Amino acid sequence: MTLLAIEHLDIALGGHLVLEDIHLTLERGEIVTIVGPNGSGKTTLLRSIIGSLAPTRGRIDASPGLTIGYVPQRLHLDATLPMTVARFMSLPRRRPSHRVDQALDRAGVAGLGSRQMSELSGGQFQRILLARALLESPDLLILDEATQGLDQRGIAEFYRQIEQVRRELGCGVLMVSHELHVVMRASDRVVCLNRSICCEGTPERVATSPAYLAMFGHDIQDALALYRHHHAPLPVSSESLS
Ligand SMILES: Nc1ncnc2c1ncn2[C@@H]1O[C@H](COP(=O)(O)OP(=O)(O)OP(=O)(O)O)[C@@H](O)[C@H]1O
Repeated sequence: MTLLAIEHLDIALGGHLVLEDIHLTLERGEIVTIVGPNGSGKTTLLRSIIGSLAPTRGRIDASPGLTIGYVPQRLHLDATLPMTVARFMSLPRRRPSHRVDQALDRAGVAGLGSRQMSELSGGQFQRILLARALLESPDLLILDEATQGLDQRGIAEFYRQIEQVRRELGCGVLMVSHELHVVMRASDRVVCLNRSICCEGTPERVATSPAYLAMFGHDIQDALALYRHHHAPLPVSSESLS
């Protein structure tokens, strides 16, 4: 089932075209990762999908009644402000406690409800943001560099949690990541963005595309080495590279 279909999308900001002629579809149950250099339009694309930026041209069609859970790049809370995890989960509106508990459980942080937000580790904090995005059991989970600041182990554990959420909810996942080695293992499809989409397909195919290599150079050799170490090569797919 197609959750999202983007056609001919342009976004102009401050008089500049930040996204140009984007075509993208997302199916239920798939994990799609957007990669690209700083300033390439990744966050802008996510913001247009969640409806906080209007298309300058083109369209974004969502399946009827689509619910989206969004995990932002970062969130700053005043550390002097006393706030429990349970209270944070009920902002801006109160949620039944069983829903809060279920979401915390799905995010792998069951039992943290009574803790102060200011006392959480970086990894726990990001999982609370994930739990908040899961409150409505979304059809589509969107994550914008949700693992920034976590160490390698924290990153790997976080993405394992995302895979488990995908299995449990059957939702689609669209994420932006700079962690190429994780992208190679955790995604069904990779979209390489640099104002427009340079290439897209399975991780193996994208990783060997000239556009991708020109952008990420040797980083990708390390990422692939790690990927091959853990996994047998993927079968060659018929997905096209543009
Ligand atoms: N409100 C705005 N007004 C004008 N230009 C903007 C605005 N927001 C973003 N931009 C520009 O749009 C471009 C894309 O920004 P965006 O944040 O989408 O990139 P990104 O790929 O997410 O970058 P990063 O990897 O650094 O997070 C950048 O050149 C940025 O300066």
